[in-house]
Amino acid sequence: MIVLDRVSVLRGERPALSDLSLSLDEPRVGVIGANGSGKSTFARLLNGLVRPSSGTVTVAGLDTATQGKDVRRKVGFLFQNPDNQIVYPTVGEDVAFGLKRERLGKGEIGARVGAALERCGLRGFEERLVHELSGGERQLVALAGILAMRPELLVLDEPTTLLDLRNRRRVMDTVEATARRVVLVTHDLELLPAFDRVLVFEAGRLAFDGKPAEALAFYRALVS
Ligand SMILES: Nc1ncnc2c1ncn2[C@@H]1O[C@H](COP(=O)(O)OP(=O)(O)OP(=O)(O)O)[C@@H](O)[C@H]1O
Repeated sequence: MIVLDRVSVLRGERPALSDLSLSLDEPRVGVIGANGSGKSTFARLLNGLVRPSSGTVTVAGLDTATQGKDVRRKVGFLFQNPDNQIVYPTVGEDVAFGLKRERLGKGEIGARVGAALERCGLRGFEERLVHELSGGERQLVALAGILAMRPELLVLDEPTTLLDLRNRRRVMDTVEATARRVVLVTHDLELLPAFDRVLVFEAGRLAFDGKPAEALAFYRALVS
């Protein structure tokens, strides 16, 4: 599903990611590492938001550098900060935004928006003004907008940082319940034990790649 071939991303002179080759086909992949280790850069490579300085990234056979638009149809990306992706004043309009662009019928859009809001614990929020919501509620609105699109792959960049315990649980239930593949970047190590594979980044390199228990032990040893 995801293949990186000798990928480096330069930021000025410094690499944010160095010579990364990787093939990911597991349903649930976690990504951890210290601040600035390259996790968000890696996540953004997966939908073409960041392009490799060298090497190639393909998702479902599509090159993210040259087929970005098609890639973004398949990859739903949740930003760390929901304000980066909410564009409409009301919750309902915002969650419907991507579906309207896909020219779906009104009934289908309404049903998908309702189901996504329900899934995110936002039933009845359609007419609420986004700017009056709390940070955590806005994060859930952004997630609902992505779920409504039913992408093949969900890339979630620290989706739980703004959330209380109940909504954190809700996001993780959604991740567990979804039939979509998920790549989850997080500092919240408790989210990962049931994952299939966990990548640990360190200073722009993949320092460990394996099962959650070993990956978490490796990461804990690295920072202790
Ligand atoms: N647009 C940019 N311009 C310059 N430097 C950048 C840019 N984006 C990322 N970097 C640098 O690349 C490195 C990796 O950043 P990245 O955001 O991928 O880290 P991260 O692991 O997601 O960190 P955090 O846990 O703090 O979110 C950092 O040193 C960062 O300062």
